[in-house]
Amino acid sequence: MALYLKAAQILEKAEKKQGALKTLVYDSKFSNIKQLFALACETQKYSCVLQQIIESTKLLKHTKLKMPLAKVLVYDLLMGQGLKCGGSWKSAMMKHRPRLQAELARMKVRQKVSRNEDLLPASAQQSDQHQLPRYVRVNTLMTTVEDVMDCMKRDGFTYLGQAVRLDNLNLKGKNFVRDLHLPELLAFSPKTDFHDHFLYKAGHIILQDKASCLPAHLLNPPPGSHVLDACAAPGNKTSHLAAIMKNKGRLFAFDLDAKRLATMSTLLLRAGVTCHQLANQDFLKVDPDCPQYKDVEYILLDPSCSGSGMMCLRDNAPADEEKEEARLASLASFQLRCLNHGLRFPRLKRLVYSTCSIHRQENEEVIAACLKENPGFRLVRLLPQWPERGLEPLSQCLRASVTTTLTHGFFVALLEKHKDAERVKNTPGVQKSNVEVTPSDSSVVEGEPAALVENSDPEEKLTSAAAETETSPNKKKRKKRKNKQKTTEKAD
Ligand SMILES: C[S@@+](CC[C@H](N)C(=O)[O-])C[C@H]1O[C@@H](n2cnc3c(N)ncnc32)[C@H](O)[C@@H]1O
Repeated sequence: MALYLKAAQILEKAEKKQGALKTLVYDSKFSNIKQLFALACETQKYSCVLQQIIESTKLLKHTKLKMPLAKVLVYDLLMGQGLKCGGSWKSAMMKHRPRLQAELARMKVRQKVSRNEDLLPASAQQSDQHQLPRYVRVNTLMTTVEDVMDCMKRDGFTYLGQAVRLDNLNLKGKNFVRDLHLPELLAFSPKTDFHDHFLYKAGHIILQDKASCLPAHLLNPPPGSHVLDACAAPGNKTSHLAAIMKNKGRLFAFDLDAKRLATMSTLLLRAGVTCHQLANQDFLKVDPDCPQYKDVEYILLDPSCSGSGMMCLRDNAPADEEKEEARLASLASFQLRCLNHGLRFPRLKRLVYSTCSIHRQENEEVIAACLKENPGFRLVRLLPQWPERGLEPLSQCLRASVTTTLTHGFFVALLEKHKDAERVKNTPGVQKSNVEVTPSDSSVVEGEPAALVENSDPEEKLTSAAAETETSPNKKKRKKRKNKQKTTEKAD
């Protein structure tokens, strides 16, 4: 039956992080969107429980069904409204119904609970309570924040002003605010749905979580610059970069997955992006010395990750710890290779690294390893007022979470090339002091990209001043060395 097949396809795509569940449902063009959304959402919520039932009853072996479809059918049979299909699926499911029901009952007895929802992992139960605001990024390539706000007011929404504290983002009913960190971001109450709104369909607004807006905002490439988005599909960050660049300059975007890239192409068209050049290519095989990329100064790297920060994916965490450790190690090694590769672009100034993972292995550990291997780069301290920092000692980076920042779980680091990177590379003594990753390390630059300065914190200024004083003698030595070098060159 079409409903079950569609729901299974959507669940599979959501698990592979090919898009948010809601977006996938709305993009499916299914005739009964509400019915499909309810089924996919509930099946996803109970995914962990359903998987256990299916595995302990060996349903896949007995029926030859694939896991996503089996989950949808078992959900509707045991917890939903009863199977609405006929034919071979119905007869297979009815044959196994007593065993499936018995397994569900056994799970409840084992966990000493009576309701289905009590079987959900704590994180999934929590996610019901901690609903995130509906964030709307205004696409400044197509419209202005003011025009979108006026349109929302005409649609019956009430504007409460610019948020000044995070708890101003806890909204109810038809209220909305402007975000306190990102100028083109509006926040609405969690249940607000804009998938059918004409502004969304026309590409004037992008439905993007606040944390996912941070990388492009922090990289902040100026109009006219050459920018590279290394792992770009489905392209929300690419369109954000294009908006910041005002469609001026060159925006190279790569992705390995042709299907995701095709979706991205449609989305970029809808968003009015024109400065991009898409390529279905492995970023690790892009030659940094190729003349086409010689002027790339900014890179956004948002590589594949575990997705452990995405609220909707948390209940899918595999139970096998060893397997999970191996998966994280392999992801971290891929992420580090991408980072190291990105830093090889000859004119690179800044690279922003982000993941929607909450694991240290994919975040701080990757950055620390990269700093060790690339002494010519250092971390930029980001948004001093942001409440959740990278785990010590990398507090220059940002973390985001449902509870502290009212976003999905996320991590962002900004690496910047030292002005004197070449000299650092060639000076063993200086190189050594750069590889220690400590809070007072010289691989850390205090300060903000020009457009990001928030209310400055006196303590921050003191630290910068101290860092400046500390490095002064080194500066003098370097100057002396430079003069000496010049003299030698002249003599040559
Ligand atoms: C986290 S997603 C990127 C999301 C995207 N930045 C956005 O905001 O819409 C990671 C992407 O990296 C792609 N990818 C994985 N390995 C890659 C590689 N070696 N080269 C290029 N893209 C890769 C995946 O296909 C996937 O689309």
